[in-house]
Amino acid sequence: MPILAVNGVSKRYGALQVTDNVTLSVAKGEALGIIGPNGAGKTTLFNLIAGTVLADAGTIDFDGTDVTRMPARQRCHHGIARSFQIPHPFAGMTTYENILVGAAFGRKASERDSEARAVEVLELTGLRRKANVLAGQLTLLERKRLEMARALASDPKLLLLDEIAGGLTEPECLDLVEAIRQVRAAGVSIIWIEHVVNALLAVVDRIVVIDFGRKIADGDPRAVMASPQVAEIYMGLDAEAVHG
Ligand SMILES: Nc1ncnc2c1ncn2[C@@H]1O[C@H](COP(=O)(O)OP(=O)(O)OP(=O)(O)O)[C@@H](O)[C@H]1O
Repeated sequence: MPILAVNGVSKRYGALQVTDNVTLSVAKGEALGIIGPNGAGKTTLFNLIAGTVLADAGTIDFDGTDVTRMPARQRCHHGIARSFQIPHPFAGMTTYENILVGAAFGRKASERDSEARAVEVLELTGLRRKANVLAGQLTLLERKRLEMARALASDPKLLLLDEIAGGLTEPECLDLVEAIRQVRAAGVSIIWIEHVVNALLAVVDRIVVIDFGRKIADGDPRAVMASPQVAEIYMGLDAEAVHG
């Protein structure tokens, strides 16, 4: 049984069909990559899975439970956690304190358990040496790690990563890929939305392509990337970049 099953999910904002009858699943321990042009509806899909947006139609099953109408906070307690495209840590709190907030509020746990989890996550995300540094003083790479760490603090079964590699240098990106690999090795299932395709290819088992709210491809990463449909979309993106 998959850990996540999204069945025929749709979402409309006014006249705009942002998510159009999307069906996808994630197996336990699997890492799934999601790509697609800007505005294709990728983040909205995360909002629907995390519960910050409710679907107009379709169902979402997570770990054997129908979570379609479940509020975000409850889904988090069930084991779905996410990072945001733009990191927004509590700048005046330390790295450790930021993670502790996630550990204390993202799940039901005692104070001591939360502290233990925060320490575990510092280790897992390579932030141990930065534990006492104010989040506002971290580098971009460290803030990206912290964004992932805050999501991991709730000890999720499924981690949703939204464009976490953007803006990093090549070596920093490799660093982050390694950290994500370790998270996965710890048994966490992952869905990762990313424009930095090379980073994605280094981690994921499968790629889904979203275009105009619809799923247009789903399969082996290299086969998907080589498909004419995907080439067309990415050439489209290049053209935009050139003329925009
Ligand atoms: N709350 C909202 N109200 C109205 N329109 C919205 C809302 N949220 C998203 N949209 C629109 O839905 C479309 C898809 O947005 P979404 O952020 O899901 O795309 P995306 O694929 O994540 O894009 P990007 O790669 O740029 O992050 C966009 O046209 C966006 O303007």
